[in-house]
Amino acid sequence: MSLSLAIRLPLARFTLEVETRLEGASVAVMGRSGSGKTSLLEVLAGLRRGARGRVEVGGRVLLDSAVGVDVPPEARRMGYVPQDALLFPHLTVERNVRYGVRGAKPSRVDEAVALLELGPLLSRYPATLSGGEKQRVALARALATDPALLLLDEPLAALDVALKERVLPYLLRVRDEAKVPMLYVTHQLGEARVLAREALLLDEGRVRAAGPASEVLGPAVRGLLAEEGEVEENILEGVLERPGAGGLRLRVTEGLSLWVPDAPELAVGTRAAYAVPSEDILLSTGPLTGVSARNVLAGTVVRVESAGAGEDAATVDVAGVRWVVRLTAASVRELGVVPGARVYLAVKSAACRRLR
Ligand SMILES: Nc1ncnc2c1ncn2[C@@H]1O[C@H](COP(=O)(O)OP(=O)(O)OP(=O)(O)O)[C@@H](O)[C@H]1O
Repeated sequence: MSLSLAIRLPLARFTLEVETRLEGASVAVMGRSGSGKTSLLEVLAGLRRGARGRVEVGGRVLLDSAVGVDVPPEARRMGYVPQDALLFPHLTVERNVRYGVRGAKPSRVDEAVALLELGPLLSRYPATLSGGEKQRVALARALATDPALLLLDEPLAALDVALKERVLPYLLRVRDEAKVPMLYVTHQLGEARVLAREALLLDEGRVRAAGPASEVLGPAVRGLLAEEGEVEENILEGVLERPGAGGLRLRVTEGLSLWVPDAPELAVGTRAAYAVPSEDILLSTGPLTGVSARNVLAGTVVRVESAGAGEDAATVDVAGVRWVVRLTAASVRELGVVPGARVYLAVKSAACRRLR
């Protein structure tokens, strides 16, 4: 799946101008409020009149205004889930999911229901569902139409933190099991880091950065998002192990394992993801001994950027995995935290929060 975009759409205050190529498997679309994210999704879905340029999705040309091609929305095979996706209140969950399936294979409905674990909810009505369940139904409805690309506008925004963590794994299943390509608007870096392989950063309708998520979603992105007080998180994915009687450990790569809080229900060998807030990591320029933190990781500083308000964000490479650590600009100067410096990160196992 590839995405090739060259779009111009005049909006109230500025013109949305997006020219980029992406692999498209899982793209986080980020940017301040009003930067044009929803407009971009609507152009792809074919819902915005007046969009000029060219849109190619998986080799199929959906828009080419130069030669008069503008495939109508219903023929684009876009699974669009708008910000406040509405379910039909008078239809059961099952009929909501089946709605709009007409052309697609009926088996897609069963697959979507199974993937999002909606079986037990099929005969319920939307009014009796929790926010997270409604989101799963909306997602299933889009998936059941067998879309070439899912367009998700802040699918988790309306959910509180606990619900978010319950719905996120379903999005990961869509990405990893159903393998449906998706473009996903989010304001949350943590979410984007879990879900996205690529990121597209918009600023006043223009592309500020686009490419692999690991590059685009570095610490510098904070200034461009500037949402209120969100804590930046490091997301680590790996396989759980229990070496000896030491407790539970997440094996991220050959050279990086992380002690995490033990919980009896977690089986060895399962895949799991943990979040570690960048503020909860202690950085030292000398070897750390006699500290209570269970994880002491040796790494190399890759870059140091200002994160505003007297704070810096250091990116540290530990055995090929990049960590972002927040520290005051004063500490950065005093400790001599510069690119290339050998440093040690101390991470308490209690600071590792399980996502799935
Ligand atoms: N149909 C429209 N015609 C003209 N201007 C529009 C239209 N819809 C939105 N706009 C304007 O275009 C800009 C981008 O809006 P858009 O909804 O795409 O932003 P966004 O990044 O999705 O914002 P948010 O994060 O708040 O959802 C805003 O200034 C908005 O007022």
